[in-house]
Amino acid sequence: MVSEEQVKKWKATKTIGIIGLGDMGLLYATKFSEAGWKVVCCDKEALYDQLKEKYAGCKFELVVNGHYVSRVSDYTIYSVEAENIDKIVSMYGPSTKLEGIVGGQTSCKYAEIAAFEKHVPSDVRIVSVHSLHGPRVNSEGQPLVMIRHRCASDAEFDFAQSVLACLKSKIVYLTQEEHDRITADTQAVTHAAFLSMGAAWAKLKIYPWILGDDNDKWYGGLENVKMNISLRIYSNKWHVYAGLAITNPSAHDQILQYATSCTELYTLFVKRNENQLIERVKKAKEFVFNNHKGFLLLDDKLLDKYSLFTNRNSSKPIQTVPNSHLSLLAIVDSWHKLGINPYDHMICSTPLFRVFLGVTEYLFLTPGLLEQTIKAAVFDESFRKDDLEFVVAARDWSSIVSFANFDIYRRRFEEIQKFFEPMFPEANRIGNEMLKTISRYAPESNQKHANA
Ligand SMILES: NC(=O)C1=CN([C@@H]2O[C@H](COP(=O)(O)OP(=O)(O)OC[C@H]3O[C@@H](n4cnc5c(N)ncnc54)[C@H](OP(=O)(O)O)[C@@H]3O)[C@@H](O)[C@H]2O)C=CC1
Ligand SMILES: O=C(O)C(=O)Cc1ccc(O)cc1
Repeated sequence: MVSEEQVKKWKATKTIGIIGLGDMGLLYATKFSEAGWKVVCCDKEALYDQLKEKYAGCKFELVVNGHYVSRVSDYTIYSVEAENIDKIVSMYGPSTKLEGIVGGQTSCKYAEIAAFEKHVPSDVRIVSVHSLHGPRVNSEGQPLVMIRHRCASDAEFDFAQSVLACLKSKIVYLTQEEHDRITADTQAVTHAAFLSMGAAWAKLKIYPWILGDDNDKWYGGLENVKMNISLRIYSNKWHVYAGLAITNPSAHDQILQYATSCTELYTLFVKRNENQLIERVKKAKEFVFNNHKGFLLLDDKLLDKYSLFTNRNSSKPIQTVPNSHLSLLAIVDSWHKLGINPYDHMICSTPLFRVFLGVTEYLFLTPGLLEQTIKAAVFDESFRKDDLEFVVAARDWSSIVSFANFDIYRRRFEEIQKFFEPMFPEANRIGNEMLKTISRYAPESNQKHANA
């Protein structure tokens, strides 16, 4: 435990550097400087004049580029796009202060730490970080991974930890390998599901929240959460999702498994092979939820409350119709095929992951719902076309990721983003309320769900 006296001394003598003043970099720069640290930041050199004006009233100092950050900073954090981490560290890493510490915020540590090992001088220490939440979520109580990769003494790591303390996050200590495996396990399959959902709706030109006689099938609590989360992902920056999927080698196989699960389950739907479908889903349920006890992460009241629906232009009474929920069946099927127990990773769960797990729990553990879903998947044709489009979307994301093609990822993501753009303000407003409510439920219910 570091004394308050020591932290005070560090605050008076040490400088923290942030390279990349985007959403996450700005969050860190603001929090650190408001907590009394001297903070020096930069973004791209070409933006210097514009940003100097924008951040004139802030407590951190803006400098021209990463060389000016690196040479004065005792702890430099790179908060840049994963795709460019090697290039950016190669530019500024050699300028790091003698015996300074470097770290990064990218979502996969394999490429980031390789870049540090390659480009920073050997006297430089490496302590990496990863805040497991987006920039608009309160960091308090959220998991924050710290990776002590190369340190000469405990004091150096203590210093890095004292800087991060103002985020009030829950620190999780991992190695680079543990981090990348766990983040792939929590994010790869679930992001693939919600990215594919948005892709399929956009391809079919469906705004699922606009009710009408043909569109009433998207009415209901589970549908509310699906569309909220899918839109939340598409309202973010493309490179965040591209980076965590493309740069993490374990994620490729998992996203491929997701596409395979979608294809195979859909094949059982169209073959009307109810028995095989029941058997396959039952095995997946046993693997993932067998030890589940207590309450569900999400409940009916919560699911129904956060609706994006606009006024309906019909007098027909409306009720939730059974959906095949291919996207959710395939998440649980993939976890089973990959041997992933999602409850093992609650300590590293992002707010969205808790929702992903919540909706799958709801589908698999609400009495009668899974049986109703399987019947609908096999005998009700009304979701066939949507499910087909969904399978195509899942396979498409998988091949983009496995070819590691950032450019096509961007084009595909932004096309879909454009389609949903008009709804982002409302979706984000409702999504924020939903996440706030869910995180109020989460700490207590996590303990009840810790079935590992
Ligand atoms: N957003 C999220 O939910 C989370 C993101 N992360 C990870 O954190 C990192 C940052 O993400 P986020 O803040 O959201 O992304 P942003 O795009 O908002 O921020 C990245 C910033 O780095 C800037 N940059 C690019 N090249 C340079 C350079 N040579 N020198 C200085 N700055 C540069 C970018 O400028 P420009 O825009 O002009 O390219 C941009 O402002 C990413 O690796 C992301 O994967 C981690 C946790 C959560
Ligand atoms: O919670 C999620 O899954 C998000 O989408 C936000 C996010 C994105 C990237 C990260 O590395 C961590 C969190």
